[in-house]
Amino acid sequence: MNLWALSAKDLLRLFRAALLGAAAEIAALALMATAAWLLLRAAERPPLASLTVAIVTVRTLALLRGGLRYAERLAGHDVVLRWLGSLRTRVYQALIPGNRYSGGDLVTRLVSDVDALQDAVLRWLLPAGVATIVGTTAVVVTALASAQAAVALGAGLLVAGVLLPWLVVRVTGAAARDSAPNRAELAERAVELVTGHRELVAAGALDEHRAEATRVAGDLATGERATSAKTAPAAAGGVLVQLGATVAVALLAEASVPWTAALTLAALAAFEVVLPLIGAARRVPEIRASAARVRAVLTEPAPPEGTRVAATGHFRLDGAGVRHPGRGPALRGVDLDLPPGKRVGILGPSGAGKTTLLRLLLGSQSPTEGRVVLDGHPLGEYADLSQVISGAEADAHVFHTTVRENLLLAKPDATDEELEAACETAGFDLDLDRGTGPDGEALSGGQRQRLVLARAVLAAPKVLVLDEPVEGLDPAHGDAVLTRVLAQANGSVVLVTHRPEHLEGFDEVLTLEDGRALPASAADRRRGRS
Ligand SMILES: Nc1ncnc2c1ncn2[C@@H]1O[C@H](COP(=O)(O)OP(=O)(O)OP(=O)(O)O)[C@@H](O)[C@H]1O
Repeated sequence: MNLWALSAKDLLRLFRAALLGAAAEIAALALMATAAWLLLRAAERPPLASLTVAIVTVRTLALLRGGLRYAERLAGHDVVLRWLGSLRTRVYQALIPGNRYSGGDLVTRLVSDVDALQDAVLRWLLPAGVATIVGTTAVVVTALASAQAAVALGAGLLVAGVLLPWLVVRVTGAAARDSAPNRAELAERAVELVTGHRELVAAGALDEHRAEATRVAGDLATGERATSAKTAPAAAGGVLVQLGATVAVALLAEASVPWTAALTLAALAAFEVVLPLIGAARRVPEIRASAARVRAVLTEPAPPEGTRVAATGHFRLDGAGVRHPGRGPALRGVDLDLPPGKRVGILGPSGAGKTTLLRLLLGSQSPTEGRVVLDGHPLGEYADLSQVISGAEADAHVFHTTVRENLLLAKPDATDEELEAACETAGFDLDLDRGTGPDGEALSGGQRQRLVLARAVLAAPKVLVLDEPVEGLDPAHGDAVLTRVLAQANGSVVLVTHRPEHLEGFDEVLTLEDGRALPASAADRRRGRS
């Protein structure tokens, strides 16, 4: 997919902005030249009338320069902001299916990378276009007076506008590659310092972590200084080239003194448009990396969207397993038949693969071996699995809004009576209008757990999935809540628990260990021990 995807209209707008920018710079250039001509011509004390045109021209050019610059900014930002808006929408739409990126990565791709592309247009594409038009105009006008002066000016502009920026891109590109590990480490440490601040303070490890982050930041700063030291000569070189080319124009121009002064100052002004490209070149490697990341999002094929609607809600796992990259298997060869109405309990020590099994059923994790099917078809073929299977997952999110809004997610048309009934079943007794805070932080751990349970009860799916739903509650209260929730469930239930007594009356109990389902005899022995 074309990253830029500029419509013909946008291209026209961009071209208009470049023309306006070039016109503004040419007006500035002509202003300098005319002013120089006027000063030197006036020194010759000609009749005032012969200077009138030049005086009016200076005033007009001064006004034009300001007006055109304003128009160029307006036109440039208009096209860039329009394009950014549509690019952000395309990136967002490409990110949604399959939940492919998360957390910091998502924010980086959606915000920083797209912003970097804005700089690509405003700080590179437009200025480079403007510099090309202005430079060419300056060379052509100089050529009218002297071919040699035009060659000297053209060569100087090429060195300052092409060769030196290219050198800067090479130096900063190599430096960016070298500093990439340090940047990643700094980002990681910064996130840890912010999200784990309380824990670090409690463990007395804050200073040590902060010192480590400061060390990495210091290494990065040293690298930056070294890069600056390497690129500074390019900036200085640009100014020297400007000086050299301007002196060459002054010496080589075969014209009267006022015209030579005009051409010399015009040459000087032409470099003012070109020289900023050397500084802007420092950001090119960063912009390239952002463009590559955005392109990756836009070109990565989205997983095909399913269209199937579940008929009965009969799940089956056939030899299903999951292996995360670089890790041992989280789940291996698990078989499970879950027809409508069946209740299955899942036991097993921490890390045995219980949550992984639930994720397979919920479709949030794809099997890396075996199959998971619903009514005989792979889960990916279904339009909306949450209509069939949902529940209280261990990491269920509580949204930063009210209790009511959090509950309505499960059943948007539920009445307050229904919401209250679900809350009663889950033992959740806070007001429906109570705010939940970011990430549910305004609730206690137990309240959050019961709110998630109430939401699961309200959804009343064909298959209710519960991942240690009452683990944090006091045992007597938790048992009562779970009994009420199970009594309400009409369809199948898959319950993960550490307490076998929760599974009384269940049709099947699957005991996992090291990602494998234990045979019944071994599972009984294990339960006897626990
Ligand atoms: N995203 C992941 N990347 C790598 N390994 C993972 C990932 N998720 C889980 N694992 C590993 O898979 C194994 C099973 O994890 P799982 O969360 O299913 O265990 P669990 O039985 O639910 O444990 P607990 O009772 O502590 O919640 C663990 O060894 C875990 O470290």
